[in-house]
Amino acid sequence: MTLSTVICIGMAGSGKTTFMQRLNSHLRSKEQPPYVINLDPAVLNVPYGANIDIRDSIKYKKVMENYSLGPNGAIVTSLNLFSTKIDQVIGLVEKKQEGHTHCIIDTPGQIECFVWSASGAIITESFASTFPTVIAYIVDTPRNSSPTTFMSNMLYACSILYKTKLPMIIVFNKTDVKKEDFAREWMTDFEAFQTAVREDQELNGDFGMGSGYMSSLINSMSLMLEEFYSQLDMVGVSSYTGDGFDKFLDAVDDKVKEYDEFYKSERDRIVKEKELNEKKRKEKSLNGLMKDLGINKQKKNDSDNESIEVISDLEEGENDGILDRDEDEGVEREYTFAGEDRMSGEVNEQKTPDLQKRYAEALAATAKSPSSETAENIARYIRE
Ligand SMILES: Nc1nc2c(ncn2[C@@H]2O[C@H](COP(=O)(O)OP(=O)(O)OP(=O)(O)O)[C@@H](O)[C@H]2O)c(=O)[nH]1
Repeated sequence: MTLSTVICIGMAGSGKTTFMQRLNSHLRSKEQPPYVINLDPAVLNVPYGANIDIRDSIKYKKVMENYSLGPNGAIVTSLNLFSTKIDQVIGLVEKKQEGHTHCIIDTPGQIECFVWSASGAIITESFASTFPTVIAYIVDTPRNSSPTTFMSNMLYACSILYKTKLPMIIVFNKTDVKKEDFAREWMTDFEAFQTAVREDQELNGDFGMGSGYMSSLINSMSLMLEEFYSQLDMVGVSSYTGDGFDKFLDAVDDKVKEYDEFYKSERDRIVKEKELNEKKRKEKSLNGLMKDLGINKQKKNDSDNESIEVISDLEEGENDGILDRDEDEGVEREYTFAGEDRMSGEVNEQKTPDLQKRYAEALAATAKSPSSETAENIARYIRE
């Protein structure tokens, strides 16, 4: 049984919390209790039993006081603090995944605090790289019956889709008040949407949202939105009556399949690309380091061909930046690397201090590990 994650995102008042409550009880009635997480630090009352609640570890009011922050700043800071523990959270969910089919996550109503913050991205990314993850974008249907409000909301959803790069379901909530049919029509029939914009303009005249500039902007945006609509599922639900929740769960199953087929391989590709870039960057800096060492080597060969084993062997002027100290004169350095007598070139076990010997052994052992190319290169250079 694979656990899939549903992250509920939506404008303040769209009904995320009520939706979570209904989804929780709906899944329980099907004997598939979900693993529930609340990430809204500012909510006063969570009407469902949360397995993990951000409020247990972070006191929102204290964050406001301690950091002298306003409400939104405190939400972002609370999420930042929480995201530092995300590995533990993921570990907990992983441990519990046998007993659950879904992990459902509520987010703060101040949508931008979660979607556009670094911590929101870290939390989303951590879940998405561990479990199949779907975004449920909750829309207040009655409040989106004007074409301009509707389009603004869809543009926001579109930006979240491209930001998170995760499969998305648009959930038209509160269908007990207004049915989602008009939205379905606008999302599938561009002509119907344009007619609605025109009607809105006629109704509200030049002062309406559908007037002049807004109207032409909407018309041109609609073409772009068509492409966006083709990538997502939409369902109508009522969190009050429980209507539409079976369809919502079917849509989640579809999106999980999509995640496995498309998003997962795309995410794996991105992760591999990142790793490759990181490897290249490391190699580049290592090459830089070796080049620097090579310059010193060149200097050594150009002089009298004597091997330079320790810093004290450098001729005056060669150890730029290192000042000679009077008390150093005539002092035999003991920190050669290979236990080699500097004067004779023979190995002298007697003269090699314990610490130095252990260091040489540790260095050689590290160099043997295939993962430690850097150590190996440095050890090789030193041996040379
Ligand atoms: N009629 C109706 N009202 C709903 C439905 N779902 C939520 N509401 C109401 O919408 C209002 C907002 O609901 P919440 O669940 O608090 O919304 P939210 O998105 O969590 O709000 P924030 O936490 O402030 O972002 C409340 O008054 C709910 O009772 C629904 O399906 N039908």
